[in-house]
Amino acid sequence: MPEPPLLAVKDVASTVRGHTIFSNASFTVNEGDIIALRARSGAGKSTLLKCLSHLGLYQGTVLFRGKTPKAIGVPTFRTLVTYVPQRPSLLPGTPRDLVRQLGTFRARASSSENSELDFARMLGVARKWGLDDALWDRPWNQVSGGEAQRIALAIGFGCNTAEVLLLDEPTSALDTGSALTVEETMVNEVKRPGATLKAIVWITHSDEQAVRVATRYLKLTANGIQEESSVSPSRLSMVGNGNGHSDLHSERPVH
Ligand SMILES: Nc1ncnc2c1ncn2[C@@H]1O[C@H](COP(=O)(O)OP(=O)(O)OP(=O)(O)O)[C@@H](O)[C@H]1O
Repeated sequence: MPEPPLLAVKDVASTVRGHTIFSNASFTVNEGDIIALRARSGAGKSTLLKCLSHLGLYQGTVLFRGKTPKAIGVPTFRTLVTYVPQRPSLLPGTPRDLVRQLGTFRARASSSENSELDFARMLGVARKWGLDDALWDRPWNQVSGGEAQRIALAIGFGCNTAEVLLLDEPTSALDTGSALTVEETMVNEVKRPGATLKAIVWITHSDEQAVRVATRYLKLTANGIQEESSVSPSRLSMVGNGNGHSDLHSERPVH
């Protein structure tokens, strides 16, 4: 029997207040994948990532290593398949409050784990990304958008429980230099032998970022997911001049 994929997504659909945002979303995530997830604004990328980490209601199936969230236990599932939000500034309390809350989930997942060790790792990566320690005790709505994004990512990364990280436009508020530093950390961790983190699904509106980080490209439409082979070079030169979204070529449905 072949090993089941890290994540198997089958016929996932999301309906909000009677309106179907997307349906028939099917794809797999395998070890080593960094998947750029792309679509027009409002197509449902964030909604899909929340479904994948069992944070939103959905129809269809999401399996981690062949098991349902219910079979694994939802709190544990979320530590394995972890969503990092697009707008952490909307969270209540401070970053340290969130770390405490996640420590509770982690304790539920495994009583032998020590959440203090996680915090040291979070601090380490946040410092590497240029963040002041004082930010951890400031309310989310009093740190800048770029700082909040990096802290949220440092938390998701630093927990070191996720085998799949679901990143929702993680560098959209960062300057290019800061974004490159974050990208380097994330990509190197997926490549590092023995790392807990095995794959990333990464929402980005930047063609250039997609090319820098991704090993695969998926496009979400109302009718499902299409795998695309690359970002068109001609569109890349356009976004280099500040233009927005790209058409990708060689589209094919994912089965
Ligand atoms: N709680 C909600 N109630 C009603 N509609 C919602 C809710 N959450 C999302 N939507 C709607 O669902 C659609 C998909 O939203 P979503 O945030 O997933 O899109 P997105 O592709 O991530 O967008 P963007 O690229 O702009 O961040 C949008 O039309 C949005 O307005």
